Amino acid sequence: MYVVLEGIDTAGKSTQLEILKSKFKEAVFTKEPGGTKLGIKLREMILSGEAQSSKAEMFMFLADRAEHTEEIILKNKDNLIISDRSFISGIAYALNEDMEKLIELNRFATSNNFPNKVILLELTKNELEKRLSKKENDSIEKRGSDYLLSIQDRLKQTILKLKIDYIFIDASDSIENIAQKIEDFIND
Ligand SMILES: Nc1ncnc2c1ncn2[C@@H]1O[C@H](COP(=O)(O)OP(=O)(O)OP(=O)(O)O)[C@@H](O)[C@H]1O
Ligand SMILES: Cc1cn([C@H]2C[C@H](O)[C@@H](COP(=O)(O)O)O2)c(=O)[nH]c1=O
Repeated sequence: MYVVLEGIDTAGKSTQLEILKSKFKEAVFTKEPGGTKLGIKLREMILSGEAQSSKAEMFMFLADRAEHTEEIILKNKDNLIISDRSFISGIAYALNEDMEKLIELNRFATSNNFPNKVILLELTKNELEKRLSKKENDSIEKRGSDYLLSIQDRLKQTILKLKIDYIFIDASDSIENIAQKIEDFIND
């Protein structure tokens, strides 16, 4: 089963993934971008701002996703796979591109292998701004809370449009409560 954890910057994905690693010791843990040898190189190029063109950046994320699908997802179809991000982030963060076109590009990149379950950690504006204020903000985070919340809305739109089995969890709930809700959803 292929499960993905989604959420905007500071939503609590890494915190929950560390707990999940102790609860699901047999699972394959991975991420996008950067879940393969090629993906690590692509991630470094993307996050260091190598691409001047937003389309070029998008295709770099799609290349990471194609490699991730072939090398990790399809080779572990009989295992539980838990991924930090997925094509859903790809669609949500490409705010200026048409959603239908992005869905088709991602179907092509993944050979139509979309996740079985999606967990979205959802932040309020207040909680997001509190967390952003506590850290050094990267280039995306510097675009501010309204920009990140528009991405969060598009994450939700994408999940609902594609009718993937999902749960939206209040990211400001306690770490323990969130972890229990995630475990129950995966085991359901
Ligand atoms: N449930 C929670 N309640 C309060 N604070 C939390 C909770 N979960 C995580 N945090 C804190 O929020 C911050 C961001 O958490 P984390 O790094 O896990 O988020 P993330 O989604 O992986 O972020 P990014 O995508 O930016 O790497 C950390 O300081 C973490 O300790
Ligand atoms: C998969 C994917 C990610 N992004 C963005 C989202 C984040 O800002 C970074 C990845 O950082 P993280 O530390 O791994 O969360 O990349 C994107 O724009 N498009 C995508 O397809």
